Amino acid sequence: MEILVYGIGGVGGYFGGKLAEAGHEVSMIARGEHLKEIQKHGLEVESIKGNFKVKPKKATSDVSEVPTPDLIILGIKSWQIPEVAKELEPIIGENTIILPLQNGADNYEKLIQILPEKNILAGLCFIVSFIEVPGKVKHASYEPKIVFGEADNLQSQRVKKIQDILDEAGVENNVPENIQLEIWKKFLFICTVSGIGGLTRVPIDRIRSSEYLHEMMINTAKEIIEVAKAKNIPLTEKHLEMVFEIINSQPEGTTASTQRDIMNGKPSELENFNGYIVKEGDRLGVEIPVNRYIYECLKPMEEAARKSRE
Ligand SMILES: NC(=O)C1=CN([C@@H]2O[C@H](COP(=O)(O)OP(=O)(O)OC[C@H]3O[C@@H](n4cnc5c(N)ncnc54)[C@H](OP(=O)(O)O)[C@@H]3O)[C@@H](O)[C@H]2O)C=CC1
Ligand SMILES: CC(C)(CO)C(=O)C(=O)O
Repeated sequence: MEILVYGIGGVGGYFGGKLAEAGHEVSMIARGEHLKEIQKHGLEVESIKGNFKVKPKKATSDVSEVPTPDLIILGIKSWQIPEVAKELEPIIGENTIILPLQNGADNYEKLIQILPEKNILAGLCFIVSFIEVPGKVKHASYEPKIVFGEADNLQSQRVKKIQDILDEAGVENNVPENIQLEIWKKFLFICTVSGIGGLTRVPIDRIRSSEYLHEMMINTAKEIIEVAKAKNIPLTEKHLEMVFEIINSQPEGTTASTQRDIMNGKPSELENFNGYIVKEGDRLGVEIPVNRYIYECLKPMEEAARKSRE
């Protein structure tokens, strides 16, 4: 299968690397020193599940250099989707499948604003991974998993085909009954912990051990559930409990990827997380004071991070 992985960071590097290791024709879009290293020496993946090294079919920063893909995996950040979607437009074929793996609740919606709806699946992933040094991605913890499906949850042939490919590559995957609900369940967790994590700048175990901050997380999550309900997403109190079971079971020192970006002064997914809840809460008439507080407190830092990259 002709596969294009756009964005060879923690997520794209690990999952794209596994597909290349399994023998697929994998082209990789990267840039800067990371691209140079991949071009020279291949992509190295250090993983708790076993290290490996792959030579992509092509590593480039220019999508026009790659053949029309059967499958495109998006490994970029959620806020990069609009610019990347525009770039991908000319190379998408009639049957190209696009699989987003980003955190965030509206990645599919952002993609269909630019690219044909029929080409796009909905998805998400679980892993803790990052670029350790140029040319090398480190999978540090978490059982890697891709959850995906058709936006209307149809059990299509193409979904089955991707499942087979992932199975063969040894990538755990699941096609759920309701992909939107799975996206929102993950979003409920990640949005609850990332903003507060960015504000407090301490790992989840330190946040949950403070009565005040624990309460703040609960209120953040409750607001997200109210916004979901207003959008007819069936998130309930049961999911709140499930999320807090996950929060309470995280090992000491755990931080989420967006929290790490905020703490490191990098552009983050704030706008797509608490910012999205603020935007949708205001639009739908749902009270979201805690998410607004988190968002407004972090916004100046986010603006500074983005300015520093201009
Ligand atoms: N990492 C993790 O553990 C997890 C992350 N996620 C989610 O997955 C998504 C991806 O995260 P993650 O892998 O951490 O992100 P990374 O920042 O590690 O990777 C994104 C990569 O895409 C590259 N990129 C972006 N735009 C371009 C471009 N125009 N041309 C070439 N390269 C480009 C970036 O390069 P540059 O740095 O130069 O911008 C970067 O190397 C996010 O939505 C995140 O929330 C989900 C589960 C776990
Ligand atoms: C919580 C986790 C590690 C799960 O994959 C994640 O999605 C992230 O850090 O962005």
